[in-house]
Order: sequence, then structure tokens, then C-alpha cells
Amino acid sequence: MITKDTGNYLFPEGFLWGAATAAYQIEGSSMADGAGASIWDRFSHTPGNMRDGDTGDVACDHYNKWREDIQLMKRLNLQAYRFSVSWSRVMPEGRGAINEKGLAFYDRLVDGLLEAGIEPLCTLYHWDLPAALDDRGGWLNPDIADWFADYGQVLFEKFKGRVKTWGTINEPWVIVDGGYLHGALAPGHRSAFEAMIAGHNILRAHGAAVKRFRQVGEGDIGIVLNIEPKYPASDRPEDEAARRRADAQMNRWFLDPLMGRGYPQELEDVYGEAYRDFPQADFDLIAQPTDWMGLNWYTRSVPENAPDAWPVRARPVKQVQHAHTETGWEVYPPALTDTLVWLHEQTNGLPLMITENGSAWYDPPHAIDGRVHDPMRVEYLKNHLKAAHDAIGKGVDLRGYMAWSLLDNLEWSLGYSKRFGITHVNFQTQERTIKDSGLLYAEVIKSNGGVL
Ligand SMILES: N=[N+]=NCCCCNC(=O)[C@@H]1[C@H]2[C@H](O)[C@@H](O)[C@H](O)[C@@H](CO)[C@@H]12
Repeated sequence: MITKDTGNYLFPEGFLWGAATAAYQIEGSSMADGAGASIWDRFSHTPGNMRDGDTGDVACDHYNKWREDIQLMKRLNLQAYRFSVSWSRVMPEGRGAINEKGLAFYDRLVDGLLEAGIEPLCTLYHWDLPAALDDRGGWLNPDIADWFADYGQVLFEKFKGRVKTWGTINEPWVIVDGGYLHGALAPGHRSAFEAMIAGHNILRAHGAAVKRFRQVGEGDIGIVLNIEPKYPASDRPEDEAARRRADAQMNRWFLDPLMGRGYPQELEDVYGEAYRDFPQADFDLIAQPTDWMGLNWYTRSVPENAPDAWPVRARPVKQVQHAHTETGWEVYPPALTDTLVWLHEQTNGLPLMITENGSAWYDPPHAIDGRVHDPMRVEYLKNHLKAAHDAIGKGVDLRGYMAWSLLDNLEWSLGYSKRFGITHVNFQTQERTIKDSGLLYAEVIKSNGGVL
């Protein structure tokens, strides 16, 4: 592998290098030891929802292989590991009784990480809502703000002094756009009216958890947003208007209220009669000050005006001049720099962390001669780390980078067909093999970017 340090892309001292996963995507054993079902157990077992009929029943079997996976993290030189907790493993009904065996899994994981010198970054919610709460309306029920804060309190108290960096909710936009607007993700609803309500309650739940954290927790807390910058397909006014609608519906819908600005005005244009406003007290709760913000970044898009494209009336124009990943996302690293600078300004200089960045490319189902060569992922990783470094040079307070993902895993309704891991998983044998991209990443971490 690369040995020389160019020194051109050295990151600040103390920059935090890690990798990220999510409970339902890697753990398996989702109903073991008293756990309750989540909406993803239901959704993945409903015929027609999942590519190849895949489910998270086994996934990467991380529930059993977590010790081996910590050793893998050490071989990757990881300084941090971003994981999520399965709410229904800890509280089978989502509220009330605690399942001590479920909580004990995360207790062992956190202690194992600390013993390995790896900082645990915990996400409270990464899409796997307890099914029992969905039966009570889930994100459509305003009571969920208190249910979520109560769940957060269990973890804040259990891991006080051991977990210092908390994320409340992973990607409100994907939860709502996928789960309530277009139906591609659990719980599979298709309603703009529900989308507005679910999105608002997700924000309220975030605020309630932050307030509770200030009362019982210790450390830093923030939220994790996916931001996909929008560049107009032309300088025609209708394309700029489409860009604004797309930017409002995907990027500012959640960011603006979190920063105390309320919903962007374009949202009413997007959702029409489904748009609704809410009491100011809600927006005061939502805009609780946070300590950091997570950015999940994959790609940009170039929208044009498209009156038939419900509800945003904008459609991305494929940028055929650039490579596209297996998920159809354009590879365009300069847009990451743009996003980081924009987010730095939008959050008035809040500390930022890239909580996810990565790419899906075709990898074989098994390693060959103990190796998995993934040149496209190597290139994506190198060029996006350079783009992140460029943002730091422009004054962005970027604190860390978590590669998505530590392992090939369940890519939600796309099943195991899309591999994002810097470590390959043979899903027949559960054998892990660090890919070339993982070997590079280990060197990047060891040199703090020096090898880039
Ligand atoms: N249209 N479009 N453009 C791209 C929009 C990206 C939205 N998807 C994400 O950010 C998800 C995030 C999730 O946390 C993780 O659980 C997923 O495995 C990764 C990979 O999919 C990413």
C-alpha cells in the first residue's frame, strides 16, 4: 500500500477518524433476548418490499460477532465508531419496561470499544421505530416526543461518562421522504399530509431529547442530517425555482427549524394544501441549542423544472460526464466542499462532523486470495477526503469523518445488493475481509491524511 506522505492533506491535530453503521443494517438477531419488533422487522417481512426478499434477520450477525468487529476496527486504526441503538431491543414496547438483556448488548459493546481505545459515537434513532409505537401512530402521534426523550434518558444515564458524543436522529428527511411520502422505506406510507406531521414530530422529538439530555446527560449532543446540494440544470428562471423547491424540500425542511428559522417558505409551494404550520412553542422546542451537527453526504443533484414530478416539481438531470455509483449517485467531490462551507454558514459555525460518506460499487460475493480490490471506492474515498480537507482550509470547523460503512450491510429496501463497506462481508460465511479501500483508510488515519 501507499507509504509516502505527501503532506498536502494533513488534517488538524485531533481530527476524529472513524466508521459508521446502524443497528438494523448490521446486527441481525433483531428479536433475540426479549427485543421487541421494529417497523423494519415488519416492513422487511412484508412481501414485495425488499430486493430479493432480503431481511435484517441475520445481516452481518454483529449481535454475535461484535468482539470480532471491534478487532476489525483496531486493524483499521479507527479512533471512533458511530453506531445506533435499536430502540425496541432496549424498550420492547418503545416505552415503559426496559429489556435489560437488550441494554446489556450495548453496554458490552461500549465497554469493548473503550477498552480498544475507540470512541463510541451513539445515534439514538436510525430508522428502526418500535412496532408497538407505530401501532400507536408512531411519528404521526405527537406523544412520540416524550416517548423518545424517555428512551434517550435510559441511554444517557446508562452510558454517562462512557459515551460522550450523541446523535439524536439520523436523517429526518429520509425517514419522512422514504417512509411517509414515497413509501419506499418503513413504514411505507404515501401521504404528503402525513409527511408534514411526521417531519414535525421528528423535530419535536429531537428537541425533547436535547432538553432531557441537558437535565440528565453528559457530553455533546446533535442531530445528523443528509444534505444533498442542488445546482440548477440551467440559468432559466424555472430551473432556478425548481432548484429552490428541491433545496427546501430536501435540505432546508429540517435544517431551518433546527436553526430557529422555521420552515422554508418554499415548503408550502411544494406541499400545497398538505402544508401546515404549527405553534411557536413547537419551534422553540425544536431549536434547542446543540453542540454539533452531523452531515451525511453522498452526492449532489442538478434539478430541472418538472411539473409532473410530485410533489417537488423538480427532476435531477443525469450528469453523464461524471461517474455514478451502484446506487445511481453522481460522483462529484467538489460539491462536498460546497456543502460543508454552506452548512458552516447556515449553522453559524457549529462544529460539524461528516457522520457518513461512502459509495456503493460492485464487489464480488467473496474475497479472492484474501483480497477485495475496490478501486472505485478507493478513488471516491481519497477524493472526498481531499474535498473535506479543502473545506477545512476555507474555515469550516470540521471535527471528524466517519466512513460509511464499516461493513457491507443491509442497504434497507435494496437488501444486500448494494455494498458500501470498506470491509467486505461474505454473507454466506459471515467472513470479513478488509477491502483495498479499508487498507487505504487505515493508512490515512495513521498519517492523519498525510498519505493523501
Ligand atoms: N436521491 N438521492 N440522493 C441521495 C440521498 C441519500 C439518502 N440516503 C442516505 O443518506 C442514506 C444514509 C443512511 O444513514 C444509511 O443507513 C444508508 O445505508 C446510507 C446509504 O444509502 C445513506
